[in-house]
Amino acid sequence: MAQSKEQRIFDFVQQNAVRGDPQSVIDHIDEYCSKKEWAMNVGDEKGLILDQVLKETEPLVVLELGTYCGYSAIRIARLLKPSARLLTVEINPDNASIAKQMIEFAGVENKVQILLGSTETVIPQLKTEHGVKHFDFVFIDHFKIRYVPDTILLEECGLLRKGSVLLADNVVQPGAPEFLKYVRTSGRYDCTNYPAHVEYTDRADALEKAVFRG
Ligand SMILES: O=C(NC/C=C/[C@H]1OC[C@H](O)[C@@H]1O)c1cc([N+](=O)[O-])cc(O)c1O
Ligand SMILES: [Mg+2]
Repeated sequence: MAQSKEQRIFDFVQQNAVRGDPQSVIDHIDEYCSKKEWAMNVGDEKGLILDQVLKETEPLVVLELGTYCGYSAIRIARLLKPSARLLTVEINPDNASIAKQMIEFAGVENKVQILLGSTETVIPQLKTEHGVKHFDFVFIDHFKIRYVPDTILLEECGLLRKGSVLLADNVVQPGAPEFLKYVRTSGRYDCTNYPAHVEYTDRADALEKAVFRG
């Protein structure tokens, strides 16, 4: 069975990064994906914006939509307080398996729980199955057409509270125009745009922060 790109990324990390060092894992994923094979990690430029928004928010309960190989889960987990937790949702079992190994190699597994399934299935279960009251921070980086329906689902499931921070990747490229329209015109969010570039390229992209008004 031919190796997947995601497996090749993990192999590169395993052979070159420092086990238990999240920054080393992040740096080596960025090195591989900028020099060898492009992959859809949030990357170093947008990653620094994610870091900054996390530091400002100091969240205790975090949700990520779209784990992929675990790059942003490791970026987030490395900045969380000891008692803080990240739940990350991934629909693709092969990606979830790579992400689990990547997160364990980085040594942040005790702060991260990967939930396998579609967001529309998992989000309604978060209060009952995972004891979540509210999310302080949500990183949105999954299928772009799911950004709006899943934001509305989070509202309807009572998972957001006044001040909950949503941070969405790729609002320019591949683009999430309906999401931008929704958070900027619904009257329920205070929005900030952070211009950047598509990971490992010079193509324009941006992150959008949307703070729930409650
Ligand atoms: O589709 C993107 N992300 C959503 C991926 C969603 C699903 O595919 C893989 C992942 O396991 C998930 O199941 C994407 C695409 C680009 N891109 O430049 O094409 C850049 C990005 O940062 C992206 O997040
Ligand atoms: Mg993305």
